[in-house]
This record gives sequence, structure tokens and C-alpha cells, in this order.
Amino acid sequence: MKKQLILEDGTIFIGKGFGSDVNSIGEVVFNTGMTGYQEILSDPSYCGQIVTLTYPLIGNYGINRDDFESISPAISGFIVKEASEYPSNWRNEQSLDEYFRMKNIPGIAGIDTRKLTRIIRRYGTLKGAICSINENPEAIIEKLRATKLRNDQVKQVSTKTPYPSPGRGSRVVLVDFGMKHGILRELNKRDCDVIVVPYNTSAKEILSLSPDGVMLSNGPGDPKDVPEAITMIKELLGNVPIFGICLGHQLFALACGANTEKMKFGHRGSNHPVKDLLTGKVALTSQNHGYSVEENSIAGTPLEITHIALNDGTIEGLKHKEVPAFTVQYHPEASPGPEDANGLFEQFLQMIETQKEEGAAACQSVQI
Ligand SMILES: NC(=O)CC[C@H](N)C(=O)O
Repeated sequence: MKKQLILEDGTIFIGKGFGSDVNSIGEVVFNTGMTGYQEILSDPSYCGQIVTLTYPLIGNYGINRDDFESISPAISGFIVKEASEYPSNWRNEQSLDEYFRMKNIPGIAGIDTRKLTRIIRRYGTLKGAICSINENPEAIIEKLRATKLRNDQVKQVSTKTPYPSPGRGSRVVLVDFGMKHGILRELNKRDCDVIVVPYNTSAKEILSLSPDGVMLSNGPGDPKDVPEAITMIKELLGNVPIFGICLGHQLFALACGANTEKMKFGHRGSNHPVKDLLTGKVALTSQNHGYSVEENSIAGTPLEITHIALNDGTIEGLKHKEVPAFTVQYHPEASPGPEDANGLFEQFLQMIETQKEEGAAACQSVQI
């Protein structure tokens, strides 16, 4: 069935529908990853967004049981050049079309995704609609221009209640702002005793769980839309080691007095080079963000810039100068990779150990 993709700037693409037939509106963004489409479509950070992939053939290895980053995708739509109708892989269970039908999410294929990406790069991320060919484009464009997109995405995707993911190692409270399961997997792989909590848990409740460390997850939307999380992080600082990823990094920056801003079209892909300013090393990283920490806002805060993006110089990592806390804008847990930055989880656990030793030494000196 024919469908249209309509952008708020008035551009209309006609393509072939796949997945659900519902009409959908969202912020249109592009991801340049050549593989990992299942992880992308199930990453809750894309909540409310329509994602286009610049790689032209998508769905060729199907949808499998193992590669989800969340139980249900939160994206508003999917745009591809060609959606493979005959996926082939030993793990394949469903085609893209079958999966999106089941999840009631619309897709559109057969459009010029290069042209679309160039529009987004020129204009910036913009609102768009995937809709039936029978809709009147003028009416849709007007509707798009008048629509204010939702700003409660974190609430939509965060867990509603806390739950444990037990291990025998360090106790880590993982704040779920729309967590990719990869973060939990990386902590469990290191035998952490994880407790996942909702985004609006207070610092007091978190500290009552006696954590050795707190992990702030990725998540959708504008960090300024979750002020309760900023307060929570402010109150945690200095009481427990903190490691934040992506939205967690942005919230940490806001809690420390820095500012965040919306980027023109963001960073979404799996080969973004990032330089570690402390070691001089460059890592290839997976990224998905539309906001960044404003460089000029760092002066006067207790923060130090530790990483920068080599493509545009934006901030990619921060460290607190006085208390044990560091964050990155990119995804060290990324699946299917790259894994260059995976060692940051060891760095977090090392920070926890150092804190435990310092705590024990302080207790001993009090006893003496
Ligand atoms: N992956 C993320 O956590 C994204 C963070 C934030 N929603 C942004 O777009 O910048």
C-alpha cells in the first residue's frame, strides 16, 4: 500500500508502506549506522521520533529474539530505502513488516533517504508524518506546523516500579530514564547487584537502598523536561559514586550548574569519533542524541571536560572535580558495537572500589 511521508517544511515523499497502517507524527531524525537496526528501533531514547536509516538495505537479517534494547519499541515510525521482504539469518524470526504490524508502528520504504537526510541536515530535525496516501498533504502540513510534540517521553518509557537484577558484586542503583537493556547487561556481566528504579525516585529513596554506586541511564527527550531527576542527582552528588550515559550525562551537567542546548540535527550513528582529553586516545562510539552540554556553561561549575566529539567539537564526557562522578554523552554499552569505550564500566567499578577503601580507611581511623 502506498503511503506518504510529509515534512513540516512542505516536502512530500511517496513510498510503500510496511508495518502498521496507522498515521503517525514525530520528530524526524536520521541514523547512519550500517547495522544494528533492531537495537536502534528498540532504543527507548527514540521515543516520539520517526527514524530514518541512511544505510539503504534494512531488515536483511530479520528481527531476532536477542537484540532488543527494550521490550517494546517507543519510536513513532521507521523510514528506509528498502525493507527486506526475505530476511535471511539463522536467528531470524520475523520480517520488519511483521514486527511493525505486531507493534502497531508504521513504516515507509522506497523513498530517497539520502535526500531526506540532506533536508534534515540543512533544516535541522523537523516534524514529519507518515500517513495514508489518501490524506490531504496541505492539511497534514498545517497540522504538523501547529502540533507541539509531547515532552513527557521519560515518563512514558521509564519503569513504573523498582525491580532487582541480582548479582554478588557491587550494589548499583540504575535510574531508568528509558534505559537500553545493554546497560543492565553490562552491569550484570560484571556481577553487579542491580536495582532498577523509576526516573522520579528521590535521592533519599535511592540512598536507602545502600548503593555502592548509582548509574544514570540514557533516555528520550529534552533533559530540562525532567527537573525532578536534576534535583535527585544534586542530592546524590558526594554521597555515592555516579556514572551517567547520554541523558544521564546531560542531567548530571544540569545538576552541576551547566546548561544543555538542542543540536541542529544531533549525533546518531555507530562510528562517531570521540577524543579522551586525558589520554589523547580516540574511540569510535555509538551515539544517539539531539541535545548536548553547552561548552560555555562549564566555566564556574565543578566540572571538567574529559571527552570531545572530533566531528564537531561538542562535549562528549564530563568529570566532577571534587566528588566521584563522571559521565559520557555516547554509549559504551552499545550493541552491536563498537566496543572501544566498554572499559568505562570497569572505570565505574574501580571508582566504587576506591570509595569503599576510602570509607573503610576512614572507619579505621575513627576506631583508632
Ligand atoms: N540516548 C540518549 O540518552 C539521548 C538523550 C537525549 N534525549 C538527547 O536526545 O540528546
